[in-house]
Amino acid sequence: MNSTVLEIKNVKKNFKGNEVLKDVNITLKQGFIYALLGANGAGKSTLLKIVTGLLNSDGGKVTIQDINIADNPVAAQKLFSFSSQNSTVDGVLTGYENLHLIAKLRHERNPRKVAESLLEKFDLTEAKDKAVSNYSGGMRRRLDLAMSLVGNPEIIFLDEPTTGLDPKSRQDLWDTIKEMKLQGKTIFLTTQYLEEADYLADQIGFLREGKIVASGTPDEMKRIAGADKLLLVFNRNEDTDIALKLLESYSPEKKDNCEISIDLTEDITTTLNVLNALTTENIELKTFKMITPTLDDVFMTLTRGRK
Ligand SMILES: Nc1ncnc2c1ncn2[C@@H]1O[C@H](COP(=O)(O)OP(=O)(O)OP(=O)(O)O)[C@@H](O)[C@H]1O
Repeated sequence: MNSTVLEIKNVKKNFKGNEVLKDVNITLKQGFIYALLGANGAGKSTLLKIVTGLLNSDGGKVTIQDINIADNPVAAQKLFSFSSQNSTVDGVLTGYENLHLIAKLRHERNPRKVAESLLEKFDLTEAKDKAVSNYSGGMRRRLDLAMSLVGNPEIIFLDEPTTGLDPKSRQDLWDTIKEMKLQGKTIFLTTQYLEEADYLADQIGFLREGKIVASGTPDEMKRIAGADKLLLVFNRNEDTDIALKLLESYSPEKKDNCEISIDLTEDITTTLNVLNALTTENIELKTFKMITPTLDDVFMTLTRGRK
């Protein structure tokens, strides 16, 4: 079984009476990807700063591999890297120089080799002698990630790693993050993009009003927004009305003139039974589709405060 590498217990933080974090609890296991979601201003960056020792909390405890970050920040900081929202790379230096410098600062035995191998791994070898100010946004973020791997940290904290990237660069970065996980790294990221959390995360936590109000796997989280639905679309309004009566036992909901939605809470045969009933009664369907809630639906449900 994977061991716990990060434990956030009852963490609190207020800024001049503004209680941003009231009681945050998160446990993260080795080799997992955790995505912290929350609306703007929910306190995601504040939590990351506390967890990485950049900010003191007003209560609670953060341990990284059993080391309390508040008591022993130097020892804890050897176990992780933190890539903040603002890129930490130096635009004047080349990609190679940035990596070489950080490898030296982190006392790598062979900083040159570390820099070269990370440039290759992050597909930056060709651009290694260009000043970073000439890099695209995607290349800069890849360099950020490469920098975060110097020193071989156990846990990697990423604050909104793909904000501002185009879809192709985002996908490339997602692939890189997944590869980091395959190599055994534990990753804790914050994101505004629900599809990012859905694609990457093993565990998602939703921060609202200073607490994690919901957490689980992406699929578990989607259940919060309700059941899968079967949407039936008819050609004629009359057919819709007949179908509404026929399917009464499934509690159908009329969505539009020619549309009916049915919650698929019962069992997996519901869809077949509904379609059979319509065929038997010769009610012509234009089309039908299954609708699974997305994390966007969850986000809307939770930010509206229904949970
Ligand atoms: N140093 C500070 N002094 C006073 N208030 C602060 C400070 N840092 C953050 N805050 C406040 O704490 C709240 C949470 O901010 P934080 O940046 O952690 O949110 P966030 O969830 O990361 O938001 P975003 O998604 O917009 O980055 C905000 O109301 C912010 O104004």
